[in-house]
Amino acid sequence: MPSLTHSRPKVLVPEKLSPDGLALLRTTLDVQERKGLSPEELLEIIPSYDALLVRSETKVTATVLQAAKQLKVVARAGVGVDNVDVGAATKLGIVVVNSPSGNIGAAAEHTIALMMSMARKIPEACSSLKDGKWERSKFVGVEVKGKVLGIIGLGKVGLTVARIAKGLGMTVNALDPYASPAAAASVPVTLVSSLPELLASADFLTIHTPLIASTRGMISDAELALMKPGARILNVARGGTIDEAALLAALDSGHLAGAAIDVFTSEPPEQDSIATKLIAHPRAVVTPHLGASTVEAQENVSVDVCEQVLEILKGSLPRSAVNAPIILPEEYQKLQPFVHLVEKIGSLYTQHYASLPGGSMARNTFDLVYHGEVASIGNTKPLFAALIKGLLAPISGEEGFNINIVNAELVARERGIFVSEQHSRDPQEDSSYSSLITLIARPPSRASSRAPDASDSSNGAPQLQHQRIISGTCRGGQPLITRLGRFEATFEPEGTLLICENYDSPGKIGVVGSILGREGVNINFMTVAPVSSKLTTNGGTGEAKLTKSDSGVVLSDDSILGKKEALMILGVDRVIPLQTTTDLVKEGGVLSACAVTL
Ligand SMILES: NC(=O)c1ccc[n+]([C@@H]2O[C@H](COP(=O)([O-])OP(=O)(O)OC[C@H]3O[C@@H](n4cnc5c(N)ncnc54)[C@H](O)[C@@H]3O)[C@@H](O)[C@H]2O)c1
Ligand SMILES: O=C(O)[C@H](O)COP(=O)(O)O
Repeated sequence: MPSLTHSRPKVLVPEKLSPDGLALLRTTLDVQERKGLSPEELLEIIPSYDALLVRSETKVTATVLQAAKQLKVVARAGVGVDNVDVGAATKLGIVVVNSPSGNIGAAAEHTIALMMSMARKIPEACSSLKDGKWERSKFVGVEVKGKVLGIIGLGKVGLTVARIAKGLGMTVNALDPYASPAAAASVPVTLVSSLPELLASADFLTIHTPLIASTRGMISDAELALMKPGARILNVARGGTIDEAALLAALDSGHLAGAAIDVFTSEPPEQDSIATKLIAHPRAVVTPHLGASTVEAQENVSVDVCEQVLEILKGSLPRSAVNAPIILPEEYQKLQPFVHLVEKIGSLYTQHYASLPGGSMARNTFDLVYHGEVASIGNTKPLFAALIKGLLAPISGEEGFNINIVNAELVARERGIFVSEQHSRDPQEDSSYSSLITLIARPPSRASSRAPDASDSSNGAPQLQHQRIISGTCRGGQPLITRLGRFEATFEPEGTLLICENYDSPGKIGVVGSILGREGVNINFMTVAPVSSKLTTNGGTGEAKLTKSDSGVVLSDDSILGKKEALMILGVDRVIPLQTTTDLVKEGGVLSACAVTL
């Protein structure tokens, strides 16, 4: 989707990302690499960007997201999104994507590399030799074969570490309340049920969980005390899961033989902090958050997230959205044409019915009914989002355009819009279409304090012909409206349309044409929609008490007793001024006229 103010959507890349992914973006987007931005500079420039690509260094705070005026996506080229305020992004309708598997192998290999380095004292031996020393007896290590590796977090990285460790002859135990027993058994890993049990068994302990409430500070003094004397600990997951002060104390006391740490509570560590003391400790092997820093992993994550950025800016769903529901690609393929249809139906509803007393949102409770093949699709979140977007876009400026699958529910709740989605098994009203979607606005509740309008029920039940109702289908992948109010209208909801309700009498088309011609408006196409033959006057009650048309214009009894009504839909080449629609009613004798842009 092109940005409103730039010919090419702009992408900001404030960190080092592999060029492979960026090359994909450069063909259609304006990619700007700006490394080393201060938080203030980021805040200043973010308003003009459509996409932001980061690794773990950039802090994407709520303030940054709120300052971003046209941001559609934050892409995290890696796994952890703890540097992104995902909640704030969701509220603003900004999609957050990551690359959940692009760097698993790199992180697992780095864990093993650190474990072996620590076991064989490689970093110390290396620097001693470079210092011109030859200290063979000082650097006697331990073997990992036959030792117990305890893993906290048996997810993607944890499982990969487990497999390699098994290959090295280790026994692997793991703690993960959500781990798949089948995956654990396939390695095999023994799943233990408590942290003390894991800690007591481990010669090496490694953490592979995200940093969340349940894992923050999960290893502190008490937990370290439960570990075997001489055990070693690793963290290639997230700083903050191990209490750095407790770890430093355990190394100082000699209770732990070593620690290998890639990640820190604050990165880079603040001067004179506990972390800097830990880094300087002789029995600590440390790296500056290098778990994902391999050429291969960086290519993987870069390509992965850049492809997703392209998808999102095109209006499609990404494969790894952190804050959007998971929709399988095949399911999404099926839904995509209907997403466009429902958005058009919503927009048509708001624009067409806006002339009624109280405006289009006077009725804010809707049934969205899926008939036929579309009714068999289980996950209709994109359709719900499309409806909310369609309903609100014509009346809410930019906010309407930012409504998407990420924030639709939240926006609907805030606006007091209620939608009941129904998968209908009943025979379709029009069975010539394999799928049909119908939007029905429910009349305001009888219990409401507002006086009922003429389109409400005259006998306690809503009159069918005055329901605000729009149906549509997809023909050749394109949206097609099949019913508007009580008219059997068939037209493509595209461009500017003039919708006139009138008595079906000779000469009406000529009058409308000449008024439009006078205003320099060209007619591209025209279609006349009769009252649906499937409806009977008064919804079958037999009474003839209509007082208003669908568009709020008072009708005489003639309209029921004799003259046939029809809807005229004209595709025109420009936006029609309000005065022209007024003239059409006054001079042209149409019952109502309304211009919509779809
Ligand atoms: N150092 C690096 O450069 C680097 C690279 C890649 C990943 N990582 C980090 O490694 C961590 C793991 O990544 P992943 O891809 O394997 O994630 P993942 O989501 O596949 O696995 C995480 C596992 O932790 C488990 N878990 C959650 N809370 C737990 C708890 N309280 N106790 C025990 N287990 C718990 C989950 O059930 C899950 O199985 C993440 O924090 C990620 O950011 C770091
Ligand atoms: O969560 C991750 O993917 C890793 O921590 C990698 O972070 P990085 O992209 O900053 O190297």
